[in-house]
Amino acid sequence: MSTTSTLFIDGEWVASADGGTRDIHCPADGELVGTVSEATTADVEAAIAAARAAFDRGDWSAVPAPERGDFLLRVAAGLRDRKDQFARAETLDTGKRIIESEIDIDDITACFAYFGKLAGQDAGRIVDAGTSDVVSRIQYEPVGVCGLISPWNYPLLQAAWKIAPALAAGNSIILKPSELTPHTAILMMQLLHDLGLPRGVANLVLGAGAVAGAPLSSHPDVDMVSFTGGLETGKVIAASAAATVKKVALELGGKNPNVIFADADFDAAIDNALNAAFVHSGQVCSAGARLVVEASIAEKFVDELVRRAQLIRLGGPFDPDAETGPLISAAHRDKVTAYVAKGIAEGARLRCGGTWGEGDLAKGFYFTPTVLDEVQRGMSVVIDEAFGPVVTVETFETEDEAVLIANDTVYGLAGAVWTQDAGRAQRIANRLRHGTIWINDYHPYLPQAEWGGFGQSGVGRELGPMGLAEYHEAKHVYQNINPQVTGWFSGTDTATKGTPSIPQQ
Ligand SMILES: NC(=O)c1ccc[n+]([C@@H]2O[C@H](COP(=O)([O-])OP(=O)(O)OC[C@H]3O[C@@H](n4cnc5c(N)ncnc54)[C@H](O)[C@@H]3O)[C@@H](O)[C@H]2O)c1
Ligand SMILES: C[N+](C)(C)CC=O
Repeated sequence: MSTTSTLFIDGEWVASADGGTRDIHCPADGELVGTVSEATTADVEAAIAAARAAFDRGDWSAVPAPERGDFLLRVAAGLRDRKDQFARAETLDTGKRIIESEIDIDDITACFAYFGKLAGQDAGRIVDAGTSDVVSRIQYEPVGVCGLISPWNYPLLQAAWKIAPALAAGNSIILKPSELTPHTAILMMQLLHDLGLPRGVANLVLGAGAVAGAPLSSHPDVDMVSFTGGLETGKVIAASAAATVKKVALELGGKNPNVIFADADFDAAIDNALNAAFVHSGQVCSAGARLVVEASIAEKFVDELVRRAQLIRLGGPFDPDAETGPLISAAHRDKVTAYVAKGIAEGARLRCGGTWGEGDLAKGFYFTPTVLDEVQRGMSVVIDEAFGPVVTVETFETEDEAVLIANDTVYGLAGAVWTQDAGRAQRIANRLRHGTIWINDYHPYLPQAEWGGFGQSGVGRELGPMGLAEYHEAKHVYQNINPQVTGWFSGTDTATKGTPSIPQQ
């Protein structure tokens, strides 16, 4: 592959049709990471055609599911072998600390291993049709050609949550990663190719969403679009997909409450509140961006949170002392800056942060960990996703009030409750309208546990058995093994006329 032939279409590395390229810079210091091809509409159409042809040929879709599973297990092994290469590429594109990228690659490996094992386990089911004259079964089949669109914050992880189940189910795919973070997607295509995935089954297009992504939701030859990204983009994709009634899966943003009761383990709750809000500089869909704390401990809790937030060390991916890294781009930092300014203008109190990195850090897009208190429900900082290192503080007096505040969002991705009262923990978990609830923890996710959102956090689920089901069609095959004349219409032979039998419903 030459550095500017980085589209992967029909088993070949190719340059874009018009020779367009994009430079990728590390957000930590602005250094050039690489130059990649920028797909045109014609390139995306070529990728869709390749995926369609591969699917229709049955090169992968007709491979027995256990064999597809074995292939995914080999992908997991390949990821283990190439972990350092993948982690380094992820870190340079995102600016995140190398240890975080290494953890991501381990999680991606676990995802491929999980779907590799799941692939052949569920072929469908026999249905009791209520008569011995009928054999009836549900069988699972691939959806067809799937467009997979992923964001920049966990570039390969979010893509893997789509690639692994889509391939396990026998689909052909076109991956469109964020234009800001393409390098691990390139490495993934190379790995799939090296392991012998038939040509056309996995294709890669790179570039801006409006050109390289849009056809994946509008083109009639794409059967499904699976998207992870922002709410507004998700709405555009869902509307576009509606014209051809595609299957749509959406993993969108969150405005996630982290509810702390007075009886929580104080040190664990503080430590995890920092983690919830500031890991990866808050660029996490499930970030605990809304601290909802019982009024009786709010002052002590927030004072300590602020003290510790100010001690968080910012730094580049390979700085051993760094605890978190930069924002992804200058444009994103401007957005976070404006978001904090708007919150302050609306009456929030800035307790710490709200500034850019200085000195050596000025070369990157650093933003200091920010705590805003004295916020009111309805303020933009309480409603809108910051996707940066910003946490707001709200307080409550009762369980009911805690639940009301925690559910007061159009989103519904994730939330946490901290208490040592086991009954209360379960009561709150049951009442929170979010796709993941942590009790006395924050952020873990498991390949075997479904991930996704209530409300405007999305449609469908990734991971777990439902994450595979998203990429299946269910087909009902009904066989009458003792066919009879129904006598329903008048042309039926007179010998069989009489009271017509009603066709089975
Ligand atoms: N729910 C989850 O699991 C999850 C996980 C990670 C990130 N996210 C969300 O992702 C967002 C941040 O990511 P982002 O800034 O990359 O999001 P984004 O919506 O700007 O972009 C996501 C992807 O969509 C593409 N895109 C943009 N416009 C498009 C269009 N018209 N048609 C097709 N594709 C298009 C982009 O190029 C990119 O690849 C946050 O809101 C975050 O909460 C959600
Ligand atoms: C889904 N997760 C938590 C890995 C990343 C969200 O941005």
